[in-house]
Amino acid sequence: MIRAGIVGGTGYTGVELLRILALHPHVEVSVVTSRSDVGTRVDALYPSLRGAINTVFSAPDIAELSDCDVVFFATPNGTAMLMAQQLLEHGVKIIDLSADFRLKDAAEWQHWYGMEHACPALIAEAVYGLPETHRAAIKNARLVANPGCYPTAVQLGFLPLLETGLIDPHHLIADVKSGVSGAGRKAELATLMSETGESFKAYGVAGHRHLPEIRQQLALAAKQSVGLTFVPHLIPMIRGIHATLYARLNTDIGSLQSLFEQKYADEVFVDVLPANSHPDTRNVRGSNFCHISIHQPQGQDTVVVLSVIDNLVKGAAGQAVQNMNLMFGLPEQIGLNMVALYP
Ligand SMILES: NC(=O)C1=CN([C@@H]2O[C@H](COP(=O)(O)OP(=O)(O)OC[C@H]3O[C@@H](n4cnc5c(N)ncnc54)[C@H](OP(=O)(O)O)[C@@H]3O)[C@@H](O)[C@H]2O)C=CC1
Ligand SMILES: CC(=O)N[C@@H](CCC(=O)OP(=O)(O)O)C(=O)O
Repeated sequence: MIRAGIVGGTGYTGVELLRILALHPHVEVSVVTSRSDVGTRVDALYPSLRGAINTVFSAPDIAELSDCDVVFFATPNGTAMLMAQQLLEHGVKIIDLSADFRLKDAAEWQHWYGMEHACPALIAEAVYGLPETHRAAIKNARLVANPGCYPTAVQLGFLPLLETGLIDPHHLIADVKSGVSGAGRKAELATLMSETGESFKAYGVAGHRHLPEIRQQLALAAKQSVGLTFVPHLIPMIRGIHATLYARLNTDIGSLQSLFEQKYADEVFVDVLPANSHPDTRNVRGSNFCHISIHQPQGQDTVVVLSVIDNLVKGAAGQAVQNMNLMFGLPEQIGLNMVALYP
């Protein structure tokens, strides 16, 4: 059995990791941390886990976490980078759900995250944890930087078009909506029901911290720098990301549908829907799937890709478990064969 630790087990991605790992046949959750709930039974705080997780929250402690085979950081940005080096020295593999190791340029990280990077030496080693692009490297990684929720939906939608050079990489548009669980469980005015319910707004138009992450990864696919306008929105639902992606076609190759179908034919968790589909976030809710559809409205040279995920699953905890499976040589989908909740 793989002994897994979760730092930040009381947050939304932490409890989602617990939900998934509780049913994983090769994992035993041995440490779950929370600074504010030390000594509380996990299933007392989260009765949804009664009978599934039989442990108490402990304070984050390197010595205790060092007994794990893998530690997931489901913590705010700036936490994993303080503990990663010591855990790696104890032979523990790390999957960081935060952004600490996603950007390859420490100065850029400092600019967008507003603090100095505490562990720049590990940035080069960290493998970006999008299995669809970095599978081989993830298998050998000690430290995986799990992608952000917006970046996952956007990359999976743009990749087939950028890799084939079919679109102009300098004028990409990603218009993306997120449910409020994307903001985490901490109490905040902006995510109160009376602030978000019956309302809909864009935010971060001038520059959201996922912009450099998306640009960095799309540039690898395009083999050149990309120009991207990324506008996130908050919508009054709990789970889900819906990305509407726009790009200008360089050339008309006919069937973009078959391009996407071929690209993702062997990807268990990327499902290209039949032509003319309009993916719903509720059809991926609670599952690790990304549903994608491709449109070329009125046969013009603008391609529109729709990409939906559950931000807490393929956008966070599910993807993290997919990465863990790869790092431990397990079948990639084990523990993740979940059918979406509907409605
Ligand atoms: N929500 C989402 O959809 C997604 C989130 N992410 C990223 O995943 C990470 C976790 O997000 P989310 O679960 O939403 O966050 P939450 O705010 O819901 O939970 C944060 C957790 O971290 C713990 N924590 C906070 N500060 C520290 C610290 N200094 N040291 C140790 N533990 C700490 C908290 O418990 P306590 O304070 O008791 O220790 C809590 O359990 C974030 O980096 C987020 O950006 C990534 C993709 C999607
Ligand atoms: C709806 C909402 O607020 N979403 C979050 C992004 C989600 C996230 O977790 O981002 P990182 O993993 O990069 O920190 C936000 O815009 O800040």
